[in-house]
Amino acid sequence: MGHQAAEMYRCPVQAPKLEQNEFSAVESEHDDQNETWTTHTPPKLSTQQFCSVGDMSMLPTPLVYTPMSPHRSVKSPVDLRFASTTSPPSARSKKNYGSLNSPVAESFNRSHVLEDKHRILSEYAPHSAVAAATANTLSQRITSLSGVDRNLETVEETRVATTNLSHTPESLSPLTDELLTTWLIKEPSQPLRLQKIRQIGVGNFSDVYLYESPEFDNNELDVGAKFAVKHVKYPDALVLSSSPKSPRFRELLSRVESSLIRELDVLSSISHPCITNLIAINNLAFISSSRPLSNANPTAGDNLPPCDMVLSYCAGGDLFEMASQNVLPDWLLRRIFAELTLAVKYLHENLIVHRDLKLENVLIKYPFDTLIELQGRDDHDGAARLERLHIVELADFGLCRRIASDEMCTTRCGSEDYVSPEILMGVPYDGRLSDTWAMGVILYALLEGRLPFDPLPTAVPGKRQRRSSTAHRISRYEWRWIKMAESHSPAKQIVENCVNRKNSRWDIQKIFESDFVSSELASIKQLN
Ligand SMILES: Nc1ncnc2c1ncn2[C@@H]1O[C@H](COP(=O)(O)OP(=O)(O)OP(=O)(O)O)[C@@H](O)[C@H]1O
Repeated sequence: MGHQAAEMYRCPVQAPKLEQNEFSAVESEHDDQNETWTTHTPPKLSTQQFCSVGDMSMLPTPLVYTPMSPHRSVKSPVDLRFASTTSPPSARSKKNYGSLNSPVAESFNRSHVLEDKHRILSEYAPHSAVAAATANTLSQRITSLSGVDRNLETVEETRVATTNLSHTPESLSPLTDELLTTWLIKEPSQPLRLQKIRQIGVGNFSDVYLYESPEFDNNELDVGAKFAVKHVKYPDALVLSSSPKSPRFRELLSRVESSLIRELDVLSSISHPCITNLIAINNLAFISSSRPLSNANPTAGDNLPPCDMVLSYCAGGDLFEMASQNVLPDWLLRRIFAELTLAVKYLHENLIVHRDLKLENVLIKYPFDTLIELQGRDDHDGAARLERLHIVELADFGLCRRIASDEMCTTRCGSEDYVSPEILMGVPYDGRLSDTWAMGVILYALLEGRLPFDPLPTAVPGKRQRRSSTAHRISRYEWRWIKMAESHSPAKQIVENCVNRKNSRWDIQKIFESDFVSSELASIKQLN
């Protein structure tokens, strides 16, 4: 069902519509059912036009990032984010890429993130527009241009109280909120009972917790002892709605449903050591039914069945955290990128596009210190063990999509800093090439310690480079080497061939064959 479903709900915000005259050259027809798109005249956006398109108020781009280190206990940024719906946040509570992989990594903390002066929304749009936009735009992800999907609803997301949604198979209700009964994907009759340990992550669409299995002496399960449980947060408009029969409610419900089903459909059908493993789920209807939410026949939003996905646990957190807090040695950087390449290659070979590749979605199986310790051992054992391990797991398939081999996507989705120019432009795009663009952005970020389309460190506040939006810079391919300017690293070749025009952009096979990746993969053959 996955790829035919209407585009997903990860557009909980109605994309601020572009003025039609901005796209007056575009005469396009969109078949929402099949996500096909006919563009009669390709849009010709001059820089100036794109400038206005590129305002943050106009782009349905990530405005909020809500990281939570597994190793820290901090107030949930979601709480901060939704502290007041009447006074929208003035800053993008987003990870501060400025400190990525830098000597000032210790400055990476929540307050720093929230006070990121370089990324305040008001830089991108006039205050009134900011207020209007942010009031309804509390999503990290995105949605569409007018014309791509005209029927998106405006939704404010709010943290969903887990307790309101506790719902498990009746036969095996948990004893307390801290216990969860789930069912193995590969052996659906087999329960996996889990105990909550602590929260390890917050996304815009989920809260992620560490659980462990008290019954882990059952080796037959062969699923490990610790798990990450991704608890889906339904949009507020579904949870709190008093009119669940309204077309608006139904449409949003259907979009949420397709998104969830698509993620689960893909996760349960793929298997790769470098991709997060969906081990179990709290309610098998999410796997077996194409309408697990609609069939629950919600008479009020809070009757929606909760969705808890049990995933393989990555103790090293996400790549953003690792790269922010540590200077990645070359060997580790190369290894991580090579494994990421394997993951994306596997997806593309199976005609799946991820569409949300970013540092935060690359999870690391082992803590940084463990990896360094293994690598640094004098004996051969450490190095041999390192070769046998896989280090990376690609996560978050909420925007993924199955495609036909020649199919173009039309939904504008992704995360702002990683999104390709063709997605920004709203023209049909090859999801595989947008994925390799994002891989180039990731590699650049790891090499340079900053994102390619952030204002240059030397940019003066108030001056053009600082003022222009990320989208604007992306549309102009406006990036350059700074730290690596004099370097001859073969990694640069990948970035230069991925963060470029789509007609000459490398596909995943080219990345795989590049010197940087292929030489690394030769040493970890068993992961190929
Ligand atoms: N398997 C895992 N092991 C360890 N941490 C995890 C795992 N899965 C997710 N996390 C943590 O939780 C965070 C949010 O997870 P994820 O990105 O899947 O949620 P989301 O709601 O889809 O997020 P987004 O805001 O990117 O859409 C991740 O960035 C990561 O830090």
